[in-house]
Amino acid sequence: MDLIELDGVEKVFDVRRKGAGRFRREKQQVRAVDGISFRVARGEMVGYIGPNGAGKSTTIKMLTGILTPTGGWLRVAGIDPARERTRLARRIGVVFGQRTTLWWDLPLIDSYRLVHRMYRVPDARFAENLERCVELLELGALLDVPVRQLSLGQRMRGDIAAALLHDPDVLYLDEPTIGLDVVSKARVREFLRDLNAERGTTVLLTTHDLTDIEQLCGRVMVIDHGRLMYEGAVAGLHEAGESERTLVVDLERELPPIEVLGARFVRAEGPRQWLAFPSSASAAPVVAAVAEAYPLVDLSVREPDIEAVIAKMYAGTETGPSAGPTTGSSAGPTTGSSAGPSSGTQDAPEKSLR
Ligand SMILES: Nc1ncnc2c1ncn2[C@@H]1O[C@H](COP(=O)(O)OP(=O)(O)OP(=O)(O)O)[C@@H](O)[C@H]1O
Repeated sequence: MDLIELDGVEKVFDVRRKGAGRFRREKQQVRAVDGISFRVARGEMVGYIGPNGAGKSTTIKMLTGILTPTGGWLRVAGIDPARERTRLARRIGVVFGQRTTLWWDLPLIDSYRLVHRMYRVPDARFAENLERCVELLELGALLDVPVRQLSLGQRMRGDIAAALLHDPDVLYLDEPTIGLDVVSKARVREFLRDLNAERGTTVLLTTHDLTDIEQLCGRVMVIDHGRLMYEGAVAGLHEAGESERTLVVDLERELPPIEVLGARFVRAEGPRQWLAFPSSASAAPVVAAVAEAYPLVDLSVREPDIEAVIAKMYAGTETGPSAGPTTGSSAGPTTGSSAGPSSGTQDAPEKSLR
């Protein structure tokens, strides 16, 4: 059964921008979401990604009922979100990485008590869910701490628990690992994997970190300029974008460009050099070849960020990618789309060697 269903969904904002004259304001329309169709089955974990301003948050806001679509049809757990927002609220959980739903000045446990009452969760069920979240998200020592004193990672785990105490069928996660250190990210991902496996919670995940998607999602949807550009496996996304990972090599001293099989030299800054190799290839042979032939101090691998992958998908094409399968969706590639934000790997999320 499909828990999330969208058919040709649109959201057009009317905005007034300063016109040419002193007091003139011109009416303009922003097509934030431009005819999106997709389905998410019960128990699926799906990535929903795209560059800044692509329309992700607008889609999620329509799926929670905060915004009403200006066109198309959508249902979440069979409910029209904008019409029955309160009824839907019992079925969904939402986590925004950039904001907290917790009461800032109150101890964490007080926010949970409020959730308990607001959603009228049966006492036994609430106690059971709380105990499970506290254990798996390691919140025990934090329950009496005011939210304002929590670290970002602790606060995020606190937010995830708050979104799950009323047993939602669907969880929307908007950048749940943003700003977290490697250990906190791993902990959040592990929890989400377990939640999905044990409870069958359906998850729609928005992130700029491709590792989140690779480790959690069986399927990914890419949105750009309000349209679905790609829908399919994560591996296919890399192929469609022919993305590259970056090997950052710190040498003992400044040396001529490194030459090894399977990677190409990109640039150097003093003793540090950057090499690129295909995302579909393993890093191991490249790392081994560099380690054997060059005096190393350190190595790290950087993942391509989502902007870079999407920009590559569009580079050199007029009509967008053709490689991406769009299973079960009527959305086609946007015609004449530009390459999107600039590509680059310097801000890309880092990932340990594999
Ligand atoms: N309330 C609004 N009024 C007018 N325009 C809006 C409004 N909300 C969003 N937009 C516009 O709609 C487009 C899509 O925005 P949206 O926030 O959905 O993108 P996003 O993919 O979530 O981006 P980000 O990754 O930066 O959060 C943008 O051009 C944005 O400026």
